[in-house]
Order: sequence, then C-alpha cells, then structure tokens
Amino acid sequence: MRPAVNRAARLFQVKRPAKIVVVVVDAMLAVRSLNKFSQSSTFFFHKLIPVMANLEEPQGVTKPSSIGADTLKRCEDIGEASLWRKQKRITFQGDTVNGALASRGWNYQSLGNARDAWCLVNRHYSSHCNDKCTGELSNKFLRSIPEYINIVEVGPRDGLQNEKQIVPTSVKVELIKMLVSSGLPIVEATSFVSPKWVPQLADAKDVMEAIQNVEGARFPVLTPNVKGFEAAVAAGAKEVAVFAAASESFSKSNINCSIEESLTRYRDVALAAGKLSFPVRGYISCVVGCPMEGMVAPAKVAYVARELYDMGCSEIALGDTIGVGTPGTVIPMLEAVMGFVPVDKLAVHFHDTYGQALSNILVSLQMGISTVDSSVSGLGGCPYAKGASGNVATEDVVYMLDGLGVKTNVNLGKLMLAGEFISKHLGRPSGSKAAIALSKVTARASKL
Ligand SMILES: CC(C)(COP(=O)([O-])OP(=O)([O-])OC[C@H]1O[C@@H](n2cnc3c(N)ncnc32)[C@H](O)[C@@H]1OP(=O)([O-])[O-])[C@@H](O)C(=O)NCCC(=O)NCCSC(=O)C[C@@](C)(O)CC(=O)[O-]
Repeated sequence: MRPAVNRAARLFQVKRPAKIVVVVVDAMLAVRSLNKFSQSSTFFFHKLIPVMANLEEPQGVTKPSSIGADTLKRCEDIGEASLWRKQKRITFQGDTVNGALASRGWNYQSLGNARDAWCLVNRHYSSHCNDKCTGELSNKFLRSIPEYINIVEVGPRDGLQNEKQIVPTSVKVELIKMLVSSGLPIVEATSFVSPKWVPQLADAKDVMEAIQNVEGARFPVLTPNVKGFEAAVAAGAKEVAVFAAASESFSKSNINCSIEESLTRYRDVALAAGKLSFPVRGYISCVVGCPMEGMVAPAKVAYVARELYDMGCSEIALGDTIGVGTPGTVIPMLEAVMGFVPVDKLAVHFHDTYGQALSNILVSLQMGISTVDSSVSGLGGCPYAKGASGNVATEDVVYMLDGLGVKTNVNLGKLMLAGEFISKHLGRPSGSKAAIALSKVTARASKL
C-alpha cells in the first residue's frame, strides 16, 4: 500500500502522503461498493486519492475517511454522482466544511447527521462556477459583471403591499430583522403613502419605530409627496424613495397624477431630503411595458430617468412592473437610460410574471449594473398593476450570484429561514425555486 500511496503523492504533488494512508482504506471500500466505479482503479488513483488527501479534516463533521458507501450511494441518488470528482471544492478555498456550513447559516447538528451536512454543502455549492472562472471572472461572458452586487430587499414593502390580509406589525418587524441577519445591506421597510390607497402599509410609523435599533442595514421607505416625506422623517427614516412611471396611464392609476405632476412633487421631496442630506432613490415603473398602454419606448424611460437624476436622486431604479421584459427589450431600455445616468447610479427591479427576471438581471449585470432589487420568497405585485406577479425572489438571485462567484454578503441559509417564516405566515409556499429545491435537498439529507 505504502509505495502506491507515495507514487500517487508524487504523481499529484500531494505534500501529505500520511493523510492518504488515513483515507485510503475506507476510500477503497467505498469505491469498490459503488458498482459504477468498481472496475475503475484508474479513477481511484488519478482522481480520488489526491483530492481526498487535500481535504481538511473539519471539526465535528464526519471525516471524509468515514463517509461510507451507503452515503455515497445516497448522494448519487440525489444527483451527487459528481461528489467525488468535485471533492476539492468542499474545502471552500481553505475553509472547512464546518466553516462553510456556518457561513451558509446551517448548523450540521440541526441536520441530524454530519454526513448529510457534508453532502448538503457540496450539493448546495453546485451553483458555484468552476475553478476556472472563480475569482477572475475571466470568461468572456462574465468579465463585465461587477464583483460585488448590492441587493436591495424590497419584500417588506413591495412584497407585502399587495397582501389582502393585514400582516401584523410584529410579523413585518420580525421579517425585517431576519432579512438583516442574513446579511442583506438594504431592506426597504415600508411606505408612507395614503392608507386609503395601500391599507397594508398603514402601520409604516410603527414598523419604523420598531426597527430603530436594528443595525447592519439601511431602511429606505417610499414617499409619494412631502407629506409622506415628513411623516417618514418623524418616524426615524434616514433615506427615502420616490416613484414615478414611464407610462402616463400607470402614473395616473398608481399616484393619481401625470408624470410631469409627479416630477414636480418629487422635486419638492428631493429638496427637503437634500436639506437633511438624506439619499433619495428614484423609481421608474413600467420601463418596458405598461398594463394599460403596452410597450413603452426606451426614450420615455430615459427622459424620466434624466429628470429624477437631475433633481438629485442618488439612484434610479428601473422597474419592470408587470414582468413582461426580456433581454430583447431590457437591453435597449438600459442603453437609452445609460445615455443620461451613469451605470453605477442605476438599479434594476424585475418582476417575474413571465419567468424572465433572472435572464434580465444577468444581462443587466453584463451591462455593468451592480444594484439589483428582489423580494424574499418572490413576494409582491403592485396593487395598481393587475396581473403583476411577485418580484424576482431574493433566494434565486443570491443562488445565481453565488453560482457566478459574485459577492453579495448574503447568507442563503439564513435568507431561506426568513422566506420560510413569511411564507408560513402567509400560508402559501415560497415563490423561490431555489428555496424550494434546496429545502427538498435538506429534507432528503435529514432522512439519510
Ligand atoms: C400619492 C397619493 C397620496 C395621492 O392620492 P390622492 O388621493 O390624489 O391625494 P390627496 O392629496 O388628494 O390626498 C388624499 C388623502 O390621502 C392623504 N395623503 C396624501 N398623501 C399622503 C401620505 N403620503 N401619507 C398618508 N396620507 C396621505 C391626504 O391627507 C388625504 O387624506 P384625507 O384628507 O382624504 O383623509 C396616493 O395616490 C398614494 O398614496 N399612492 C400610493 C400608491 C402606492 O403606494 N403604490 C405602490 C407603490 S409603487 C410600486 O409598487 C412600483 C415600484 C416602486 O415597486 C416599482 C415597480 O415595480 O414598478
């Protein structure tokens, strides 16, 4: 055995042949018991030994050497045939499985079995890009994507505003706290709008007061006029958002005035905010399509964007309110807006009505956008845009960005807990495909 191990160590430049001895016996048993690999001694020496020898030994988690054939089989059952081949990535660039679990907000003990945790981590990280593109993003399709993406979580505001049943203030506050603890840097907390228009957010003042001591995130709120701005400031808000539209009909139905009238109101809000040095975000709804007018011309969006930027908005958020956009319409719209507003001042806000949100986000990132709005569990829909479904789910966005190797600072495990919390309260399944899929994996793993 020893000469074979030393040969393998030399062949693969593994510096710790002793570690190979520790793992080799169990590994041989495991490999032998897998029908698929039983004939494959080549696989064993060329792939398995070196990658196993490089594994760190995580504290409290079953050692790689004691992962038995049954676990391997089950991993294979859940699509993890590549587990062994991808083994090296389980160290998370020098981290241990334990650390990796902690960084995702999972505790291996809660999974019931450390081996499950090992599988889950590897499974979970299947969204990561391969080693070739990690870090440098050197692939030509990914090169232009920013290294860090700011996620603006709009669930407590955009996500809940359309809910028929009034969500108790305490639930909203708990949701916000859970979202913050997942690492989200910006959580849009509520709106200071007319309670006659949006009854769900009539408790805006109470929500703001309850989160005054919550640290670690910014909490912008929507204000449609100076009255709303003053109420927001009195309740402790430190930054606000105004919301215009690129479609006259939508402007009328959403805020009961024309685009020009809304811009006049927002200049007043921007002026008042400027005096307090508060940032103002400027939303534009219907940037590619309107529920009443149909297609919206990019030039109209560019015009409103320029007006909002000129009045002092620090960021312009481009909203596909009814989720009809595709990269085919989003790209020309972004091109038009970028003629007037610097790309680092732009954010994208996609609803997922037609299942296009992630592809639209991806092209936006490729065009240099580094701020993306999303809503936990895909909650949402605008009360004044019939048929608009939820915003793109934050879990899905984080999963994709993880896969691209883009930093977000968001812990997907903790984010999923926030999603579960609010979905449970609303009595319906999560609207996030990633959250549903990952929960199934967790449930299966806990049965192993
Ligand atoms: C803009 C208004 C107020 C105009 O509403 P109005 O009826 O034209 O205004 P008004 O000045 O005649 O006031 C009517 C009543 O509202 C009160 N009022 C007036 N302002 C406020 C205020 N700030 N806060 C609290 N109360 C207010 C005002 O005092 C008065 O009370 P009354 O005398 O009848 O008792 C109304 O249309 C409104 O509140 N609209 C909000 C609609 C909304 O919140 N829509 C959803 C947000 S936008 C969105 O979701 C899209 C986005 C941002 O996510 C991006 C995307 O996806 O596209």
